[in-house]
Amino acid sequence: MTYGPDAVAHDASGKTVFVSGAVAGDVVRAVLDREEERWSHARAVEVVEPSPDRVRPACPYAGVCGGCPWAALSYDAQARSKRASVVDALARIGRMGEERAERLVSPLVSPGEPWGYRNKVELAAVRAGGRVTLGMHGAGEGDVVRVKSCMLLDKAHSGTVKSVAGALSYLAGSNGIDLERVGIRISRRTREVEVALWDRPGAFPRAQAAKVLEDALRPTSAVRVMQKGPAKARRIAGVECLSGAGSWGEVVGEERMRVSAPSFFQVNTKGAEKLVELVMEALRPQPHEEAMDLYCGAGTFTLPLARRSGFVSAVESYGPAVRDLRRNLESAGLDNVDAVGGDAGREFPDTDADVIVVDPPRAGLAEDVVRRLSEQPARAIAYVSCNPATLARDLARFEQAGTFSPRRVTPVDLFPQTFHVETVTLLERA
Ligand SMILES: C[S@@+](CC[C@H](N)C(=O)[O-])C[C@H]1O[C@@H](n2cnc3c(N)ncnc32)[C@H](O)[C@@H]1O
Repeated sequence: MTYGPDAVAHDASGKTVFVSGAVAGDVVRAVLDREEERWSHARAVEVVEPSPDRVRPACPYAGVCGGCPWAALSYDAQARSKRASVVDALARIGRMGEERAERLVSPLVSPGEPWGYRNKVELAAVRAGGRVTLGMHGAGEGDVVRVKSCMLLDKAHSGTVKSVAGALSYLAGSNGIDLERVGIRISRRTREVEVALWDRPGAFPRAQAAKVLEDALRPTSAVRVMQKGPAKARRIAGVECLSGAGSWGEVVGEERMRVSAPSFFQVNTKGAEKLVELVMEALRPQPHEEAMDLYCGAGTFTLPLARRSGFVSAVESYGPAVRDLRRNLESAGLDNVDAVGGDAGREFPDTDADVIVVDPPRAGLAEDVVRRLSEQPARAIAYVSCNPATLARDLARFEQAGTFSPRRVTPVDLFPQTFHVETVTLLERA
């Protein structure tokens, strides 16, 4: 498999062909739909001989809905392929060589069940001829698929998608609301359910929206998130509480966290707990030590670091997440954290840390952050990554600087049925 939805094949000349709708080991009939100089893309139209790793997807929408691109691949094969993608990225992009990469990368850790693990789904909205359709992002670009349930959500809530989509399609159609998407966060532990309606600033039928949602699923919180600028950038013009708490609560290990709708929070709660466990095991912060947490979000690692170490400097660029972090620290009674809002490079803490956590977005660490980290006297860094390619690039930069070197890379399966893989890397002084 590629680090993507497709399987890889080669044509008679040896050229790489990415094949959608196939899994590794299949013999398929496929139609070539794109040809580039160095690679082609094809779409499988018939499975002639199924791979021993092919399974019947547990979800009836697999293949149409874009949420589970690897649903036809057995879980064992998913685990092998994800570890292989990490090894491959370290060997090729990190220039570590196959043998060293194989030694560094542990087997994939699976924190929970391969289905029903998500605490969040996002529905896309499309308007056509006055009608609004809400559904999951389809497998094809721009497609929206109407589904009755989502098997990635906890079983008890799998029908939530249908009730929310039904209620809001009617509301948006009849009121001309320009809904862009709808986020639903659900916690099995706290029983909190939040629905977030993403649109643009302007008139909005607040009371009606709150009533429709109340009738559909009685959420503990309903909010409206107003965006500005391009949709992908997710810049926020404001958040309005329509009913209930105005934020969503979850328990991660020993911490209770509240998160507002626009803030990042891991979609797999058991997975987030496993990350915290791996990071704390790797760093073993001590009460006399200072810690740093860059890209800290609402505090998934900041709170456990603050309980174990003397002081934590935390940096996060997204305003709503910084506010969540401060509120979470206050609720937890932790006053040994300097929570700074801003870019991790520009606001790099002016302090000497003993242990450091970095958990950047997919783009990885900016070069100036690698440089500033390299100047730190820290004994260890835990690098949490959701992108093996940028992780490998950054590890190579630390090695080039001769400051920190990876000792262990642990892939963690936060996103079963997809190609995505999270990793926790322990770096120690080179
Ligand atoms: C993968 S999330 C991790 C958040 C947190 N550690 C957690 O586990 O919930 C990455 C975080 O980095 C923040 N971020 C993105 N770019 C940043 C930057 N240049 N400086 C600081 N934080 C940034 C995002 O807003 C997001 O909260």
